[in-house]
Amino acid sequence: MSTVQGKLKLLDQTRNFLALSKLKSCNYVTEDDLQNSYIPIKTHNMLKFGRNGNEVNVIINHPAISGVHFAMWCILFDEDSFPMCYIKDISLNGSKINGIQLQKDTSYLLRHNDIITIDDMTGSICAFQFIEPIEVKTDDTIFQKLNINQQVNKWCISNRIVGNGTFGHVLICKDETKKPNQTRKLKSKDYAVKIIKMKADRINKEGRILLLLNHPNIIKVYYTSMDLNNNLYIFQDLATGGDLFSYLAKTDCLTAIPETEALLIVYQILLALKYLHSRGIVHRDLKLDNILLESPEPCTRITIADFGIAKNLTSTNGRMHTVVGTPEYCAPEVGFKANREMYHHFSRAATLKDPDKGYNNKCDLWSLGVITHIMLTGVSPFYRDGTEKSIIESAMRGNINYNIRHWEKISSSAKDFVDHLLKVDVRKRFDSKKSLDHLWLKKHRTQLDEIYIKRILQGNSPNDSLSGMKTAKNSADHENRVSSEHNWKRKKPKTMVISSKKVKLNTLTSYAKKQPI
Ligand SMILES: Nc1ncnc2c1ncn2[C@@H]1O[C@H](COP(=O)(O)OP(=O)(O)OP(=O)(O)O)[C@@H](O)[C@H]1O
Repeated sequence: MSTVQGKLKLLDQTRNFLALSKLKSCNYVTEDDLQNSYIPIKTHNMLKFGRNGNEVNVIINHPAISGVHFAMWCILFDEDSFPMCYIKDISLNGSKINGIQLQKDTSYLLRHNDIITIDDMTGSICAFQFIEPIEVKTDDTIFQKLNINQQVNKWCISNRIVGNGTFGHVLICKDETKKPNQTRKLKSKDYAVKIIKMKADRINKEGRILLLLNHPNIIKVYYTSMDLNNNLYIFQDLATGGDLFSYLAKTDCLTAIPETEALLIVYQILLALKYLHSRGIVHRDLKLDNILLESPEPCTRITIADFGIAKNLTSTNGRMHTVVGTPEYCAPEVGFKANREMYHHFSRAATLKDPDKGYNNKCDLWSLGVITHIMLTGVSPFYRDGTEKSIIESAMRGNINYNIRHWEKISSSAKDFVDHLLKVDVRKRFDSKKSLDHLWLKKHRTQLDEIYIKRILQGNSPNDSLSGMKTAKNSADHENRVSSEHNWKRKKPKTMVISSKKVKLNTLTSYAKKQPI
């Protein structure tokens, strides 16, 4: 079940212009909500307002309103975090927050009591007040709790946490120099800052690598800084659609997405990997949690984040020997051992015993294979009973069972693609260039490029961009995604029998957020 995470109060005469669309299957707004003048904003549901009843949830009947005027959604990182509600204007005439014009196609975090208005020449057509759950408004203790600064250079950090990891907290911040300027009068963007408690002698590797990079599918970093308490601040773009884990975790299990949608995500990840690998950089911790979305819908731009254990190989001999990553996504040659006593030494990371072995940038392609497998089937290929030992042993064997029902509707070229990435023998595994040339991508390359340029790079929002691409015969997953009511959180592992022959595979869709080593 999805839950209400915020509300829009209808102000003034707004109610008179509103009607519910016929999109019953995915419209959770009811006549009662309109009568009571409160529209709920729920997790996992894009809420669209506009004039076109076939595309929006709430119709605003007025000639100055665009077909789809603005969209809202809510992201909840996990069950312990505060919800983040966002708004994106996609209209011709524009929308305002507290009287300040929103930049078209840009997402803004909504704050308690924000007033959203749509105006025409004569004044305000409709007005909504955003109401946040009570706890969000009052939590100002975060700066003391984390022992961090609220102001760093020109950046002002807010009390809102977008995500937490093993090493960092990610908070919303603003660039103070970008106050709405008088001529354009546009609302300034929100940014994110990742704050990591560093050991005294540690250098800022993550910031250093990220500052070198400039690619549409890699999170853009603007500035890094260290304070007197050894907190490292990495100021970067805010990904307003949450991460891929949250996007897929709509029920107790991870849900598969349609093949076309997965294809566009894979394409973007591959473009980023090709860029990274050609510069000698290996990510080494690709996983669902580190793939960020611009908005939680198909055809969105994705960015790769978390370069905390990335390696710049230009200064080495091109091979790595440190055992790092997250076992579930980690290539066998990286050297995770089912028995930790087998490690040469083990602090935060272990080192491979045999200096001749080592691994190269193809470890990222294995991780992409795992991610693609999950997106297409909802199943994590080597998860077994969820213990580190069983995951590692299963990845070493590398056997993928393509006979489970989850693969039934997936095209043979998609299966073949996954198979070429999840090759235990590194020599047989595709690199990023070969992967981009694989039939699964190649046969849709023209459409992928078209969508990439129009939607990803230019940010246009046609709703049916993926409809022309016929990959699988049909996609039952599609129905899963639009119809049901969902509730999600970062889950505890559990097991499930998925073979009709009663073979216990336990490759389960429901699992906890994985911590890297
Ligand atoms: N720029 C961003 N915009 C929005 N959300 C973000 C951003 N960066 C990170 N996040 C969220 O915060 C979470 C934690 O961030 P990140 O993975 O960088 O931290 P970490 O401590 O390195 O995590 P890990 O435990 O994977 O090493 C991510 O999974 C994501 O949901």
